[in-house]
Amino acid sequence: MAASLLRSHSSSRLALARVRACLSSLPLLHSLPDPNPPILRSQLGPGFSPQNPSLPPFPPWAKPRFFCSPSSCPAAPAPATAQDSDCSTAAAYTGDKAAVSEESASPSLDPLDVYRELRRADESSTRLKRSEWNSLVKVFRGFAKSRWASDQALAVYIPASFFPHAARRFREFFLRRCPPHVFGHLAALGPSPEADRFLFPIFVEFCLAEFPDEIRQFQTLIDSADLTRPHTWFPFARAMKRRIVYHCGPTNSGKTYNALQRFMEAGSGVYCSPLRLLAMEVFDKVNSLGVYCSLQTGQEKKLVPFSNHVACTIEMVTTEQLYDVAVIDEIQMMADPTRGYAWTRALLGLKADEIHLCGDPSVLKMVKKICKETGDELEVNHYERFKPLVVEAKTLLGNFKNVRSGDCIVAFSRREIFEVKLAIEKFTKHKCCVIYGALPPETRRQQASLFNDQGNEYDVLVASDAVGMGLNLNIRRVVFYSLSKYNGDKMVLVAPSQVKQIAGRAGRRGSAYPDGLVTTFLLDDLDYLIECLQQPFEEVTKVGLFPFFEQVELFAAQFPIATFCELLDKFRENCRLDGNYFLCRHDGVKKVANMLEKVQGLSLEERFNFCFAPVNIRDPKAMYHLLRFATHYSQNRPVGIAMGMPKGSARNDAELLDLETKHQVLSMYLWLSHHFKEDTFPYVQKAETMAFSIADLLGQSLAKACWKPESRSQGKPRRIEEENSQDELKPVAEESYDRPRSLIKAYKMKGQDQPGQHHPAGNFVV
Ligand SMILES: Nc1ncnc2c1ncn2[C@@H]1O[C@H](COP(=O)(O)OP(=O)(O)OP(=O)(O)O)[C@@H](O)[C@H]1O
Ligand SMILES: [Mg+2]
Repeated sequence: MAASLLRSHSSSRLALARVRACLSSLPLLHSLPDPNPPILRSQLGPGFSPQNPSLPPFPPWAKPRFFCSPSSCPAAPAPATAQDSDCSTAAAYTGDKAAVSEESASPSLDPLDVYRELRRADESSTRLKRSEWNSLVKVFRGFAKSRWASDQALAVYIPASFFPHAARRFREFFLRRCPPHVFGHLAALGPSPEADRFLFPIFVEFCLAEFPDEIRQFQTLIDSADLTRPHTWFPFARAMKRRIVYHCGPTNSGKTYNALQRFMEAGSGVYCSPLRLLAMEVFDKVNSLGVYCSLQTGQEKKLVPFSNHVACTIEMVTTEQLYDVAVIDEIQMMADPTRGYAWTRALLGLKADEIHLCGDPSVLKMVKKICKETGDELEVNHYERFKPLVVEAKTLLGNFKNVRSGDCIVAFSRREIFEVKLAIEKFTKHKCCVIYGALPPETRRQQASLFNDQGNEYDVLVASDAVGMGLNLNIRRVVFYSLSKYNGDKMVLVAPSQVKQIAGRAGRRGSAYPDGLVTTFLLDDLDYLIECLQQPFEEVTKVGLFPFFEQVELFAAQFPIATFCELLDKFRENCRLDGNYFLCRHDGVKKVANMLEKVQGLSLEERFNFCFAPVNIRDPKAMYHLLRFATHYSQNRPVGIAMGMPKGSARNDAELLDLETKHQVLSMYLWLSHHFKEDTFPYVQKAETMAFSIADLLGQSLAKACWKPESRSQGKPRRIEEENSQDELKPVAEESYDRPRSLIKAYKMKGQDQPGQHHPAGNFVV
């Protein structure tokens, strides 16, 4: 269905005449974010009043006028006369009545007239002097180099790669036929934006006549990578009048609670979670309250008989099913560089009478914009934190002896997590639970309940940012061990929004500690913490988008011999997005695509599915297993697990890492089994049993872990930790670095004031 929809959407753009007529209403052509973005047609907007002060407005004679029918060109004003319905591009740039009436008096500078005159002229009729010729050549050189012209040319399907050639041919055509009054005008303008603007419509007429095949070819390519107007991809949802309720507020303010109340009251509902762990929590909670609810994640399907409700991970939600109520949790994730598209798709495509969005205010403006486009009704409910967070100004002063019962120490790498755990258990009487991204959700839950349970000695939690989202834990105080983390390239400060999210874990309503405290391990980090907590939520201006398989397939038809990886690159280069969206990153997908290049016999769809499998791309063992799964699949062999069960719990960090990898591989197997035909991955039950046992072994191992952390690949850069993805397999933090003991060094290097001097005394509320 989606494919046919997209095809019809694409074919509606085929008529070149319409492209010409709608010249100014074409959406912006977009590739990768550009640090110096070109001035695009969409930025110029209707009437071309340029935002860029360096560009002059169109000269009066060149003001755009539109001659297509209003229905085919909605942004254009209605035609003035019947004659105007000629869809000529150059004519579209005219329209100044005074200029028309003066036409008979003086030779016209109307672009269409100039173009016709050039066409009619005999090549030998123009004899420019050498100096005149040279001055015109300069004007045309300027035009050929004009970023503005090249960018505008894209909107009429003249690719940037083709523009220089077209501009050269245009120059040859023009110079030999240039009438004296046009020469006089151009010579007066000289190489300038004004000259570019004068030449451009004539250039377009020239190209349409000279290069129709090239233009058509590029148009087909661009249309197949058209990601503009994504709300039109979901006609069923568009046919509905949906009511969107935005539960907008900070952490621990009851957003999810209230949305879930509506979810449970409804006759049918879907809850979309950012994490498997949260989907499982909602599944358990809702069922325990007597509402039958199924579970659907990439790895598991638990179908509860008679259930009309389902808790799923956001990537797994279907836009085919009709629901009374849908809940999309952590809606601000729409702006996530990698996964944002899943939230965007859910918001645009869910077929539910009522959709509850839970999140901070950062995407409120974007949601308003989207609702305007979709025609949905939007209601915004604002929330306040149940209890304010209190910042403890004393900090832990760099001493683990200041750790207290109910503390959650937050560190941003696996290595640090184990170092902290080791130190706390060595220097204090406390015992630590740990939560980090590479642990299976089952183990994280086991560690969370061990920590939440007041009747045992495990009263301190050491965690990565994996605790940041949604989890309700009995945390009295969040202590940031550091506030910098490795971003895959270098150490960076943790973003304020993330600091807030994590700090919000302290003092949850209904927990053993309803009054939340937050502080840092080092005094020197305190100022940055306060700065983050006091910062208002940053408004998001773009949200993520990613093509469906059908769109990639359509695009692939243009490049029959390209590899999948090349295809993804070409799609990124050529795709068209409007200003509210960005194309989500797919570095991991490309890495897998590269590895799978040598596997023959996979269809494009199969390759697409394998490339999206949840795999830690930095773990060679996991990558090896994925390659093996794909190879066996491509040979029509039943895909086996080919991995032994570990003998027992881990005795050292290497064994712990091995357990983590094994669980990830099984998780990947299960994911693939749900994305391919059942008989191709026949050992699902075995994989589930093994995964369950390994999660248990991991829990046992963590309870007694008292060793120094190792790296997965000795000698090489250490393994990147995985956090917070649907499959909890996304790299975010590096271990092999010399962590600055405090941010103060970074501040000093930047020549800023030394933090830590202003708040040495009492606690205060944020
Ligand atoms: N009206 C209520 N009655 C009882 N408990 C509530 C109520 N509202 C919220 N809670 C409890 O307060 C805690 C925090 O609520 P909730 O998880 O909905 O917050 P949130 O705003 O979604 O936070 P986050 O942004 O961290 O996800 C939960 O344990 C929830 O069960
Ligand atoms: Mg919530």
